Amino acid sequence: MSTSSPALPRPKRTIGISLKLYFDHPKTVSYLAALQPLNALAQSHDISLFLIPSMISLPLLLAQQSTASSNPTSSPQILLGAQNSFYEDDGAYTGEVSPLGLAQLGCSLVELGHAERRRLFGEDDAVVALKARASLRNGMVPLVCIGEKHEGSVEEAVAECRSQVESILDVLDESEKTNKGARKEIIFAYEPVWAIGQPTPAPAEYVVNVVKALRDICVQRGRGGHGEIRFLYGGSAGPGTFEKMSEGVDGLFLGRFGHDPKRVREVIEEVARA
Ligand SMILES: O=C[C@H](O)COP(=O)(O)O
Repeated sequence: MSTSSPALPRPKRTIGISLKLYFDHPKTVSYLAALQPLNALAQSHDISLFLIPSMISLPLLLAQQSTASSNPTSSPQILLGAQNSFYEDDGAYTGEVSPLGLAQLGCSLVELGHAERRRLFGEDDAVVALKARASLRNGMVPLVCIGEKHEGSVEEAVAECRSQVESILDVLDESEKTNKGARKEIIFAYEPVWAIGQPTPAPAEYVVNVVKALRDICVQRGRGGHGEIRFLYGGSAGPGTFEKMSEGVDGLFLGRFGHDPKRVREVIEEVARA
C-alpha cells in the first residue's frame, strides 16, 4: 500500500462542528451567536468554518443568516449544513427532507452516512451515494462520513473505507457527465467508528496513514486536485488533535469537544498555526 500522495495543492483548511441531537433549539441559537465572531477569526486565517445543527433549528438559523447577510456591513456568516437529506427533491416521501428545499433555504452542506445513521437507520453506501448525488445536483457539498468499524491495522481500515470512498467518486464522475452544472466538491469526514464518543481521538500516525492512502485512491481516479476533495478527521477530536495530524488531514470535524466555543477558538488557533 502506498502512503505517498503526489504533491497537489492542499485544499482549504476546514473546521466543522456537528451538534447531532445534543442541543435544544434555544441552546443552538445561543451557540451560533457565540460562534459567529469565531468565524471572522477563522476567515482571517483562510480557514473555512461550518456548523451542522439539528434539522429542527436549521431553517430558522438559515433565515436569520439571510436577514443578517442583507446588511452590507455584516461580517460573512458561518456556513450551515444539514445532518441528512433525502435523495429525491419531491414526491410521496412522508417525513423526508428535500435536498432542493435545503438548497433553496441557503444550506451549504449535507452530512451523509454518519456512523450513527449507518448503524441506527440502516444507511449503506448505495443510499449515501444517491444522497450525495442529490446534494451535488442541488449545488450543496456532500460531507460524507466514512470509517472502519473496529480498531485494527491501517491496511484493514483502508480496505474497509475503500468502497465508501469509491462509491462517492463514482457519483462525482457521473454527476459531471450528466449534469455539467453540478457541484464538484466533496468533503470526506474520516471517522473511525471506534473513535467516536471516546475520551481521546484515534492515534495521529494511524489517521495520517489511513487518510494518505484514501487520498491516493482519489488521486488514482484523477480526483483531488484544485481542492475538490477535502479530508477531515472526526472522532473525539478537540484542541490538541490537529497539530499532531496536520500533515495528513485538511481539518477537523468536531462533535462533543466543539460544544464549548472556547474550545472551538483553540482549535481555530491551532489550525492557523499548523
Ligand atoms: O460527528 C461528529 C463525530 O461523530 C465525532 O463526535 P465526537 O467528537 O463527539 O466523538
